[in-house]
Amino acid sequence: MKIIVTGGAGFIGGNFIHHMTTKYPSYNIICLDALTYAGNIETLESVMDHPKFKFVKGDISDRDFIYQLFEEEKPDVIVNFAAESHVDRSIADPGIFLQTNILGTGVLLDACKKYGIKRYHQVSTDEVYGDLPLDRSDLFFTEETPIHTSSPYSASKASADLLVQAYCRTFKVPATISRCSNNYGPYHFPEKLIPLMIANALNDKSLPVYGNGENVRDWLYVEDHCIAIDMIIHKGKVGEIYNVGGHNERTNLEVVKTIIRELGKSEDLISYVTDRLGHDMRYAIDPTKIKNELGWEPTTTFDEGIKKTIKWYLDNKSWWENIISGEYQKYYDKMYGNR
Ligand SMILES: Cc1cn([C@H]2C[C@H](O)[C@@H](COP(=O)(O)OP(=O)(O)O[C@H]3O[C@H](C)C(=O)[C@H](O)[C@H]3O)O2)c(=O)[nH]c1=O
Repeated sequence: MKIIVTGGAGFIGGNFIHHMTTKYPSYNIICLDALTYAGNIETLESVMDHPKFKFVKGDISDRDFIYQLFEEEKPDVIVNFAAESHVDRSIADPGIFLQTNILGTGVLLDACKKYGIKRYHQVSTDEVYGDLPLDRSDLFFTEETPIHTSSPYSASKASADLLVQAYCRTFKVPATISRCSNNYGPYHFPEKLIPLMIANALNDKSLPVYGNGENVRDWLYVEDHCIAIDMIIHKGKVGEIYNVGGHNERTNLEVVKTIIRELGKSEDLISYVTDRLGHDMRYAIDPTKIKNELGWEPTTTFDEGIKKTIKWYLDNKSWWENIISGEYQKYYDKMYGNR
């Protein structure tokens, strides 16, 4: 089995590579990553010497490069994690989101069509469904919920999903799609809520909460997500979409206060800042399909997961301090000033 994992130097892709190289030491795993600002080769340090692992630097939207890679490697499976993923960045500058998330997915699908593949898996997001109202805790996203996007990011991911479905039906590319809720855990880039709050709190910097902090996200521990994708590529049915949720709904304010408490810091660090444009209120996933069809359920509660995550950030300070001191800091200052 030879698997190309695109975006493997990013957060979820990197965790997936750790999971797969440990669980299936005989599989050939190729990480393809463009090493943009959010990709970090240090995330893969412990697998670089693995005899069945290979790292290739490249961009999924570079057609010649992707065709050459398929010709040389003849992969059995593609798992596409490569994406621009930060909603705020998509609001500030949508272009690269269209380029990587839509055109890049299109190039990968063309390569699958041209060279043949056993399975193409698209890692997508529950943001394609839009949001749910706060006063309807009885409502959840199912795989039948219509697409209804809010941000350029979610629109780009939804477009990619539609392309995957079109190639699956029209060209018989054997594809599956998973739509996950908010992931958290080790190697999470410190622009996203949880790692940003941990890093800022440890540096006694203010914690910028958008709006009133009442928006709800469903938190999925990244290892649980990796197990779900592992199951889908091995046992999932071609043409199907699987929602992957953590069943851990929390308001943003609850998350921030938990981090403050765990780190022994003061709630005075919280600073309420201008709300995100078009800010989605609540994400929540109905996990019935993946549970019934593949037997997958999340195993990590938020209380366990957040403790493990905080410990990881304490034990791996150099990983995120390097990021914060470099490129990311320039972006952070531009977006948030000196908050
Ligand atoms: C960075 C930041 C965020 N927030 C709020 C905004 C959201 O309501 C929540 C989480 O924000 P974050 O940007 O971490 O994640 P989402 O916008 O929910 O999107 C994430 O989860 C989905 C599934 C993906 O598909 C995205 O790729 C992933 O980035 O905290 C703040 O209040 N302050 C901050 O400084």
